[in-house]
Amino acid sequence: MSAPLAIPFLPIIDITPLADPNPSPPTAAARRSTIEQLSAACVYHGAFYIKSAEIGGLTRELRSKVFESAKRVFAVSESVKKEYNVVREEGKEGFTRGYIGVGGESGSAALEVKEAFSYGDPDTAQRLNALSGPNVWPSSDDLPVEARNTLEAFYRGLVEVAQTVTRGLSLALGHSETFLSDGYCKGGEKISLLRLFRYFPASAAANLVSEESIANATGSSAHTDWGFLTLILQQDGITGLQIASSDPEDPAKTEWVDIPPIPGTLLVNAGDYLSLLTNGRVVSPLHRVVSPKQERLSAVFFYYPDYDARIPVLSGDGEGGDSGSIARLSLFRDQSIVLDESERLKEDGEPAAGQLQAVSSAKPPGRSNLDAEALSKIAFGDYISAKWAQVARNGYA
Ligand SMILES: O=C(O)CCC(=O)C(=O)O
Ligand SMILES: [Fe+2]
Repeated sequence: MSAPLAIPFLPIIDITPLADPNPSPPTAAARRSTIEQLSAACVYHGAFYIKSAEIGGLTRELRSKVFESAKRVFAVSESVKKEYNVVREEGKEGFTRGYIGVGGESGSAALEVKEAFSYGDPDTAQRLNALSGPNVWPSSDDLPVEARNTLEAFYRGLVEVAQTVTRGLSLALGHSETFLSDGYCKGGEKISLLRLFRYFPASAAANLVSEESIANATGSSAHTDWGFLTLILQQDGITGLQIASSDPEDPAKTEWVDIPPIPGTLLVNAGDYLSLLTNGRVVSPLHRVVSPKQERLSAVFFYYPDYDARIPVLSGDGEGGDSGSIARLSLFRDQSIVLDESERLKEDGEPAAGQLQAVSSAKPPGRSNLDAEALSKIAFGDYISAKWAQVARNGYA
């Protein structure tokens, strides 16, 4: 049994008053309350839990089947995982569908002791751009059709939930309900990504990776998410996810706070794109996953804006508009450079070889002099596909 829950650090927001169509039309006061809660949570934390009841058909039954299905996905043999490993074709490294083995990815020089399976829109049958295309599923001999059906239904449902939250955020930011979707997100559901993760406990790491890398092992390195919103379903009773919380009196004082699963909710994180779009008013929270005490599964839905949406540039006088906060975002960090190299980069100021091509005309990420002009011309999708290529590692699998 899990420990009794303390008062959660993040608010739990009931978004059912925003459902459309709505089986039980809410009062204006109920909608206003939801919008106010969203607004406050975005400004203070950039993260919150949502109760979404059955929006998108995410019934309790479907949710409970998600992890059963994820277990089936990870239970296939090593040879099936190799066969359906994420394809890293030259020049197409940003397209991420299929299995990623332990060590196959990291947002830092640390070894992330997790495996993953990525899939996207179930209804895309052809390659449309660098981020969208058919999924890569093991055959029905290896993965029961029912598991795949559950996971596909989960994707479709999460799109609806994300769109519902987006409507609420539009209102919370003082715009019309469709402002964010019409202007930025329409089409984003085609390039969004659902990633199933299996984090191994530190005790198991010894069997999976070399001794030298254990000291350097983690679940997921500290980062901010690059996209619009991230929706996370965590396995009941198992913690690991943490958010960095700063003391408002002394922002240099930061501590890691556990963000445990709360049954019946999803966790929502704002992403860098949304933060930039709102000139820093919406926080893109720094978070990480520490190696759990026992194996941990999570299902993480990265809801992206449209492929062609431009990367917004901070005006410089916004609430988060100083160059320090831009440098903080993982969206602008070159993660292909391992730590010692990035230290060197700081010293000699030369962009390293692995610099993101898309920003090659801009200044090195993490610097105060990011070339806003160059950035504003880059399509989100092109930029993100380059980012996915950056976090790819040779891996141990
Ligand atoms: O597994 C989780 O709970 C979160 C993972 C995460 O933050 C990410 O993959 O971006
Ligand atoms: Fe994340």
